[in-house]
Amino acid sequence: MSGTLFVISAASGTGKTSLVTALLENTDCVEVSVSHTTRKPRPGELDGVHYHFVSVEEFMQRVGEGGFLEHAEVFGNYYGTARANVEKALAADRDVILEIDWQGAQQVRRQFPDVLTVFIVPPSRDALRQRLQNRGQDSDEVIDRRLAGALEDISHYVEFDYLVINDDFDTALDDLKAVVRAARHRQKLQAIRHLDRLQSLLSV
Ligand SMILES: Nc1ncnc2c1ncn2[C@@H]1O[C@H](COP(=O)(O)OP(=O)(O)OP(=O)(O)O)[C@@H](O)[C@H]1O
Ligand SMILES: Nc1nc2c(ncn2[C@@H]2O[C@H](COP(=O)(O)O)[C@@H](O)[C@H]2O)c(=O)[nH]1
Repeated sequence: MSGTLFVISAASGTGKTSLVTALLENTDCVEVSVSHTTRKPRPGELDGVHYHFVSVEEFMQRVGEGGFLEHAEVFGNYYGTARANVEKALAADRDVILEIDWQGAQQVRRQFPDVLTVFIVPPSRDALRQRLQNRGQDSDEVIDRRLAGALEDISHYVEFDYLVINDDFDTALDDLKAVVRAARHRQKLQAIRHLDRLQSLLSV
C-alpha cells in the first residue's frame, strides 16, 4: 500500500465535513471514505454520498463478517468504515480520508501504524453550539447531546498527530492542506515513488 491514510476527527459541529469537502475540491488523488451508519438521513443527505444508511441488522451482519475496518457507537447510532474500499484505494496509491470519531481513530491506529491523524478544534464552546444551531439539522435535544459529547471528544486531542483550529475557515483549510502536502513528502513514500531517481543519484 502506498497511499496515505488520514483520520480526521472533531467534536460534532466543529466543521470537519465542511473542511474535508473544501479540501477535496482542490486536492488530487485523495478521496473520502463513505461510512455506513444506522442513523436516519438528515434533510438533503443522500444514500451512498453522505453515508450508506443501513438498518441495525445489516450493520451487525457486516460487523460479524469482519467487513468494517473500524466501527463505533456514537450518540446512540452505529457508524463504521467498510474495509474493502479503503484497502483498494490505498493500493492504487490514492490517499484516503476517514472522517470518524476518536473511538474509530484508536482502532485504525492499531491496524495502520503509519496513519496520520488530525483533530479539528472549535474556537470555543459557544461557537460550537452556534454552529450546531446554524446548521439547523438537529433538534435542541440532539444538539444538547452532541455538546455534552463534545467534551469527551475534545479530551482525546492528545492522541492525534496534528491539531487544526477551525476558527477562521480559510486559515483552517490552509492548515489542513499543509498537513496533506507534508504527508505526501514523507521519506518512506517518496523513497518508493522516486526509487529510480535516488538509485541513479547514488550510483557510482
Ligand atoms: N470556521 C467556521 N466558521 C463558522 N462556521 C463554520 C466553520 N466551519 C464550519 N462551519 C459551519 O458549522 C456547521 C457544522 O459544520 P460541519 O457539518 O462541517 O461539522 P462536522 O464537524 O462535520 O459535524 P458532524 O460531526 O456532526 O457531522 C455548518 O453549518 C458549517 O457551515
Ligand atoms: N467511528 C466512526 N465514527 C464515525 C463514522 N462516520 C462518522 N462518524 C462520527 O460520528 C459522529 C456523528 O456524525 P454525524 O454525521 O451523525 O453528525 C461524528 O463524530 C463523526 O465523525 C465512522 O465510520 N466511524
